[in-house]
Order: sequence, then structure tokens, then C-alpha cells
Amino acid sequence: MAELFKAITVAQAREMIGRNLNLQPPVKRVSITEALGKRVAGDITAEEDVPGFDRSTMDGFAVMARDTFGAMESLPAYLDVDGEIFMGKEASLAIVGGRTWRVPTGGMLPPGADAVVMVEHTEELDGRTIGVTRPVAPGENIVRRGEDVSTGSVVLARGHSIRPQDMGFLAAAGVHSLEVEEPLRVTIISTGDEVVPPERSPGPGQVRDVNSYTLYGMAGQCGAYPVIAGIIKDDFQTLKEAMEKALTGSDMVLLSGGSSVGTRDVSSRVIESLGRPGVLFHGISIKPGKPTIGAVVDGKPVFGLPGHPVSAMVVFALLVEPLLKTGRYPQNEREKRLEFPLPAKINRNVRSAAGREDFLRVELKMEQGVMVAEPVLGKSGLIGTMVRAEGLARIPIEKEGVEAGEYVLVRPF
Ligand SMILES: Nc1nc2c(c(=O)[nH]1)N[C@H]1C(S)=C(S)[C@@H](COP(=O)(O)OP(=O)(O)OC[C@H]3O[C@@H](n4cnc5c(N)ncnc54)[C@H](O)[C@@H]3O)O[C@H]1N2
Ligand code: MOO
Repeated sequence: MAELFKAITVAQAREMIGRNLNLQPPVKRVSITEALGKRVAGDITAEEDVPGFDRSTMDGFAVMARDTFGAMESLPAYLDVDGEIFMGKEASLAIVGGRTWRVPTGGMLPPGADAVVMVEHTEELDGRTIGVTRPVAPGENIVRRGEDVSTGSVVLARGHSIRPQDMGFLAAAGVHSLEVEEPLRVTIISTGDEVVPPERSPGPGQVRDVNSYTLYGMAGQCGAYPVIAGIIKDDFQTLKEAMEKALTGSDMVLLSGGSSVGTRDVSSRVIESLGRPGVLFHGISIKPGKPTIGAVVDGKPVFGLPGHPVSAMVVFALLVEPLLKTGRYPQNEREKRLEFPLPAKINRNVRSAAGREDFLRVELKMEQGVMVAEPVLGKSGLIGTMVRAEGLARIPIEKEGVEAGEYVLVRPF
């Protein structure tokens, strides 16, 4: 069993979980319209070129560009018009030097044409001949066959989350159904003898359950399928039974409360009893969120999140969210950078401790064209501070604080 409160870094925590993880989301074939926000289960390869033919991007005249070289207002290049290409129809007759075809925006180019002259840059002479008043370069005002997608190329790679533009791209490539990962099922359990459901009036010493709802919301935002299992008594046997049931029916279990060192804190012992490898760490060098339990049981992650509502949300953002969104933790500098993407100037001094990463709730405002982060002060038990905040600012592990005017990196929410 992991040593109690021998705190490790976030990076080490991620590494330990990642190494033991075996998330296996179910896979389902869906239509394009059902795929929004889902992750692609395997590489999707284009079976045809898009567009399937060379097309004009302007209303005008299909030409061999070289026939227009040197053309100008005072000395147009004269071309005979062989006819008109209609929208959605094949252009089968090849273009002949010195001649042209009228073509609409999106129309097919005749074989041999390598550019289109916009109608504005031509003058009609006798209905059969035009004068080109500006030259075009090869490739101008056209898109080539396969320029959007070429046959055999990977349209979307495995693991990619489908966005609206991806849906259009799939349609263009003729991929009308695809295999996607089903949302991961996350069971959320709250512990604590003092915690009551929101519909109950708390008695003396009692508080309403906050964490089940913040965690439910955060999991939903990640595209997961959260289930609230309710409030379970701080009792070994009762909690063990609830956790076993949760593990059987889901891909991940989040338990909040009971992660600290109180005599009644049974979470760690219960998680350890569920299976192998069990508890990997108990304590991370962050504030808030230090008393976090990280475990993996038969490939499924199990987190014991701190009871304080802000702490639970911060730990979710750092350890749970990447797994629900991508099935893994950020691997390269770009992915890590995108977790806290927004630079902002902090507007007051904040102390931290070297060897500990701090996460500040901040409000964001623009002052003289600069993004400014104003810390929202308050203990990590106060959910209202999170409601006022618009982001989390990070003070890196090696720093002993930040001074007013320094830049911090923020994750807006
Ligand atoms: N002697 C020490 N005491 C504490 C330490 C410590 O290092 N030494 N760490 C503190 C920190 S930091 C945190 S965070 C909390 C973590 O506590 P637990 O995870 O053990 O959670 P509980 O003791 O059950 O509850 C803490 C706090 O949160 C409230 N809570 C719990 N669940 C919910 C819920 N679902 N909704 C709303 N509020 C909840 C609970 O009532 C307590 O107020 O420990 C510190 N103590
Ligand atoms: O996780 Mo505890 O809140 O550091 O407040």
C-alpha cells in the first residue's frame, strides 16, 4: 500500500496511473450526425479523391493559362468560346489551345484546362469570342482533383474527437457511418456521515452534497456518461459493497471525501481491498487537492478525491478530465501547454511553496489590452469561490509564489 501522504508530483501521479491503465470503451458504428463529440475508434481512410474532378472556384472561362500570358486591358488575349459547361455536368471535350469554355463556380473543368479567368476580367466580343484583359497563372481560380482529400489518406486518426468541420469532411469523403468510442461510464460516490442530499434540509453539523453534482457536471462536459450513486456511509463494509458495484458497472469510479487522515477515513482501505494493483499514491504536492488517492483496479482508474469541493474540482481537472476526454494524459509539450493555454498578468502577490504546484481561482479582465488575472480568495471548502472564478491559474512547482505584474498561465472554464 502507498505510504500515507508521501506526496508526489502531478506528473508522477499521471505516470503511475497511465502505466497501469487499461480503459476499454465500447465501440459502436454510428452515422455522421450521431458522431459529434465522439472519439474515432480507428483510423478512417479516404476511398476516393475529394473533389473527384478539377473544379472552377469562380464564374468565368476555363483556359490554358499560357494563352492568357501578357494579356492586358489595352491588348486583350482573344479566345474563341467552344461552349458552356453546366453545373453538375461532365466536361468531356478537352480544351484546345487558343480556345475556351464558359464555366460556373464549382463547375467541372474540361480536360487540359489549368486555370479560370474570372468573368470580370473578360470582355464579350461577338458572342463567340472573348477578350481576356488580365493573365492568369496555372492553378488560379481552380481546385484540383484530390486537393481536399486524396485517396488512401487518413481522413481522421484514431482517438480524434469529432468536431462540426470533421462531420462535413467525413460527408465529403463519402464516409457516412463510422466506428466511435462510446462514452466512458463514470460512477460518482460521495462519502461522509455529515453529507445529505440537496433536497434535504441539513441538520446541525450536516452539509448538502456538492461534489456529486460538480463532478457529474465535469464528467458530462468531458463527454462521459456519469452516474451518481449517492451518499454512502463512512463504514468499511458499506463503502466496499458500493465501490464493488460501481466498479462492475462502470469504467471509472470517483469517490469524494474521506481521503484525508481522519480516524474515520476509510476510503483508502476500501480502495486497497478492491483488487490489483490498488492504491498507487496517497497525496499529491498540489494546493488545493493534496489528500488525493490514486488507484487502478483491474485496469480501471479509481480516484479518492478530497472532500473540499474546490479541491475535488481541481483534482478532477488535473487527473480525471484528460482520461475522459482522450483516454490518456497529455504526452508532448503542445498537449501540456494546451491545458493552461491563456497567459494573463496576475494583479497581486501570491505566496506558494517550492516543491508544490498551486492552482488559484481567478477572475479574468481586460485592462489596457492585457488579460489580467485577479485571484478569488477563499478556502477550498467554498464552492462559491469557484462560481465567481472564470479560470484556474497555475503557479509552477519550482516557484515560491508570483508577484503582481508577473504572467501566469490560466485554464479558463
Ligand atoms: N490534520 C489534517 N487535516 C486535514 C488535512 C491534512 O493534511 N491534515 N487536509 C485537509 C485538506 S487539504 C482537505 S482537502 C480535506 C480533505 O478531506 P477528506 O477528503 O478526508 O474529506 P472529508 O474529511 O470527508 O471532508 C472534508 C470537507 O469536505 C466536506 N465534504 C465532503 N464531501 C462533501 C460533499 N460531497 N459535498 C460537500 N462537501 C463535502 C466535508 O463536510 C468537510 O468539510 O481535509 C483537510 N483536513
Ligand atoms: O485539498 Mo485541500 O483543500 O488542499 O484544501
